[in-house]
Amino acid sequence: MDFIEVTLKVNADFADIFTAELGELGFNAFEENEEGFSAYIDEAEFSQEAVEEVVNRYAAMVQVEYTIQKIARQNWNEEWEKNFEPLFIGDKVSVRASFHEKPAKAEYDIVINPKMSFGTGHHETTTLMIENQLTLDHQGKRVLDMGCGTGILAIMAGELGASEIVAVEIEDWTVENARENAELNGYATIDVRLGGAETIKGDQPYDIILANINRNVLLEDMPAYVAVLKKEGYLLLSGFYTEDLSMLQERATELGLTYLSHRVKNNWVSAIFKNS
Ligand SMILES: C[S@@+](CC[C@H](N)C(=O)[O-])C[C@H]1O[C@@H](n2cnc3c(N)ncnc32)[C@H](O)[C@@H]1O
Repeated sequence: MDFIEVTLKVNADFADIFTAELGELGFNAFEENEEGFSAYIDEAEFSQEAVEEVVNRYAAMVQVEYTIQKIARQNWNEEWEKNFEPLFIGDKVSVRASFHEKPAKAEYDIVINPKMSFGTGHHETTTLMIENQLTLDHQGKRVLDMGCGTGILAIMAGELGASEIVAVEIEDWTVENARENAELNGYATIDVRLGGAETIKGDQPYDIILANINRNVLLEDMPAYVAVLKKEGYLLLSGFYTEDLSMLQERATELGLTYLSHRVKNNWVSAIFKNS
């Protein structure tokens, strides 16, 4: 299947809003540039009318121009290879593609071939989740990564010493990509499952649950996550904005969790809760 690239020229104040709106339409890879950003979606899921509707909804507030381009699947690797820069997170974690040199000073070295999946560490939410993971002891722990995308957070859990890792993802081609990346990093034992919250029902409880998805999915699926979270276990959430934090805190409190802390980058949040 081919992909559709929509490139939006929009001022920086509105770029996050449009990213979230297009995310709701099923776009699941984003690349910022100086004038705005490009967003990618499977051709079969693309609706030009839906994109137009979003642009028109904000027309009174901001000027937006966009172009649409079809990208053949075989050209996709070239596209991201052109744009994927290696990254350092928390002065310890290197995230790079296999064609980049391994940095000598990296304590943790993650290799990601993202194809069309979300999660190269370049998005604020991925970086924030990794920064929060670095504060938790993963050694010998059971870890669940909901909405795993490329599998980057599950792989990070492996690097931090987790002994059993389950990763769940709703898009089938993303599941394939997460499995490839898990193997590439020496974590072929990560159990990557296709689906959503229904796939974890009845699982042995987890010490740490990671979920970087979006506000609405988190609000809806949090009870299913908490049902498989150990007492004293941690739930790390991201994929939402500072203005949504109180809503998620309220939901977590209703479910018996305690809010511990959160980090913010460009208005995106990652929060840590404990099942105490
Ligand atoms: C924001 S990305 C996060 C990817 C990666 N975990 C990271 O931190 O970079 C969210 C991912 O969740 C997937 N997703 C969306 N809804 C989901 C659901 N209800 N259950 C599981 N995965 C879901 C999307 O396809 C996407 O790959």
